[in-house]
Amino acid sequence: MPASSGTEDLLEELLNVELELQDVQDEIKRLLDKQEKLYEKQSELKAVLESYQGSEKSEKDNAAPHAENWSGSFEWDNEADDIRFNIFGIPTYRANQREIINAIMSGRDVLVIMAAGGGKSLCYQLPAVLHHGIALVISPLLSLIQDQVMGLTALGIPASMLTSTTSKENEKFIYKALEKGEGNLKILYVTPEKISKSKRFVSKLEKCHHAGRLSLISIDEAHCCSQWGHDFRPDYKNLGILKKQFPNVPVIALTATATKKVQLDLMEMLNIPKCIKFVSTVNRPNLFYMVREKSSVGKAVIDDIADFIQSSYANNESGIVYCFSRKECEQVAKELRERGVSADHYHADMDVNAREKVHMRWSNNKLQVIVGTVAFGMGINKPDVRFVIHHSLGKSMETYYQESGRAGRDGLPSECLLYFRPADVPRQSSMVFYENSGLQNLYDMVRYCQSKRECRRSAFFKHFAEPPQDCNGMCDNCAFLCELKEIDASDHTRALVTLLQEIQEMDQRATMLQLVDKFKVKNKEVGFELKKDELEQLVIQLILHRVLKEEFSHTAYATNAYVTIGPLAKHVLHGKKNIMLEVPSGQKSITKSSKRSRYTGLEVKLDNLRKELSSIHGGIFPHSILSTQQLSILCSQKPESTEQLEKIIGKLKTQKYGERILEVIGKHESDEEQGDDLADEEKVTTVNRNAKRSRKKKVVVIDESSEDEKL
Ligand SMILES: Nc1ncnc2c1ncn2[C@@H]1O[C@H](COP(=O)(O)OP(=O)(O)OP(=O)(O)O)[C@@H](O)[C@H]1O
Repeated sequence: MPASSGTEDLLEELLNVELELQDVQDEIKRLLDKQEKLYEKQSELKAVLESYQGSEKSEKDNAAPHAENWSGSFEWDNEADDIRFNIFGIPTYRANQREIINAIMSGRDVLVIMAAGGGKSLCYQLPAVLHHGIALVISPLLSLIQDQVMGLTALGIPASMLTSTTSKENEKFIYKALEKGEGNLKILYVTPEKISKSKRFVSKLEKCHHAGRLSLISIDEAHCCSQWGHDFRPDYKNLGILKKQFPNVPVIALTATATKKVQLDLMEMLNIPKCIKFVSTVNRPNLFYMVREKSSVGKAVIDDIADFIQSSYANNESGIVYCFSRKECEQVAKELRERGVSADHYHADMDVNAREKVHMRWSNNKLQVIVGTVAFGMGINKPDVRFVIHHSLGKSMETYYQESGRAGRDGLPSECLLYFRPADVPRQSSMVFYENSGLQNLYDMVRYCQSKRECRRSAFFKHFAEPPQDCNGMCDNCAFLCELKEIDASDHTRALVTLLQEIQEMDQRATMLQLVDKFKVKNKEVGFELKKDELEQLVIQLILHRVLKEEFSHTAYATNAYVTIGPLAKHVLHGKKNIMLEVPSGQKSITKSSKRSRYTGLEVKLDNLRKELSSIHGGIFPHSILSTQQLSILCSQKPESTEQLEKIIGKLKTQKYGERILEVIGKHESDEEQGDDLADEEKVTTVNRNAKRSRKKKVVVIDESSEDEKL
């Protein structure tokens, strides 16, 4: 056998062994992931078992049966209903609220995971009023505390806060109430720092407890306890001492989001292993999620954002625009103002007073849009935020869920729009690579952005390990009919990897943008040329598939992200793995996103509803695209019959929406050609199965009894 063919055979065998090794490593990773999940499940089951055993023991100890059926009857039912209705003005409980209140009133520790706007506050405020004594509430932000105390005082509930802004006189009143039970105080708010730093306060609390007057301890935004959470606050770590010092006082920990890992972590940190968990769905059915391709031209992005706001929210409806950096915040706010949008910036570098002023103007509807960094976060209590726009991608699915979730806390339809461009990925990755699972979390977010088929909502369900629910056409991938074509980019990938090898052999490195730039020549040699944005998309896809990987290097001023060869590059080089790139098909100028700028998500939803209704009701539905407000009414009252439909339209017309309907009908008639355009596009083969599925759905029954209220 000639030497060269012997070498080739050996190389071939070596490659096969390496491929097999890679497969084994993948399998090990898969098994390790599975092992981690099983460990989580194991400790969760142990905790539940212990809690059952604990409650069985206390049942025996108390010689009275202890109900685990939290929706059953309890001795405080009537009084609780009275407080709910007559003090809080709330007609009925929402999901889990009553059960949580009953568990707390039964003296159990409770962990509540309930989406933003779900009604967590009532779960501890109502038992606080119902119980004898004072409830202690730990909340992370001054502004949040101020809002809550103001709200409770307005309801006539004696509430106070002990913070750096509390006057001496007020402090005296609070200490007397704790120590001697004097005065009238039901709910006391403090920041976590008070527990960890003020011995005086803790000693007063001990006296209060000793006298049997500490009714419950509520820990709001409890995810701040966990380093795995997205808002870790060191002072939250010390809150575990509360359960140690006051073991018989029920603790209620509340948060809007917590993965299984975070839940276990915070149960441990707070010393509440036997707590009863109430986990509500993460689904926010009123939020429309969408992602738009972000132009590389900064001004074009601002034009698009301004157009989105001015065309859909012309009546000064509130919104937030999140930006990556402080500088970007200021720039975007300025450029939006130049385009006639009432906007101002908010970031951590501003003086506290200036920040507070911007927040107040926005809260009072004197300012339409806050352009903020993530510093504009917890403590935003505004219920009627109609849109949250991300100027660039967030660092994880969890932070995106939280930030976008600030829209629509009042339950009315609202929009969450994210602008994505691959070049934003290295900016984020160089910030998060040192965090626990930082890169993994970011890449999950990138997958969400890049996906052109998968329901956006289902990505959240997967992330939070929740069974899937119907999106109801409330995301771009479910609502839009999308034309896509798949390009075989295997040759481009091989050429890219070879180029990177050459760069590395010369002891050099390349950032993503440098790599794409250097690839220009090779790009021409490979069968057909990929466009610059397609190449950027390809590089990101290859990083997600581990054909390439990111590496980081620090300079005195910054951390740079470079692209290098990843563990699976060999598979591609040796033709064992094909790389397919999904791009919008058809003419580049008439892409899906250009349609999107004419039809906002909600309008598309209504348009779908209109089409559905016209086929059912012989086209009597007005041929119009309505305002967000009208849409919200229609979407919440989806009519089932022609009579119901006419009734709703009649009501809309007799109210202030009537004029706007006529105005929009006029506008739409002049847009008729554009509508035809869309119809043509829909005739082309589509790949969006979800959209088809959502169209098949029938309209649901109208709740006639509450129609007036909704209108
Ligand atoms: N059962 C109910 N019926 C009607 N409205 C309710 C009910 N419970 C709470 N609400 C109202 O819902 C709104 C949101 O409640 P709350 O502020 O407690 O939400 P949250 O879960 O704390 O949200 P976030 O995490 O965003 O702070 C409030 O205006 C509250 O009065």
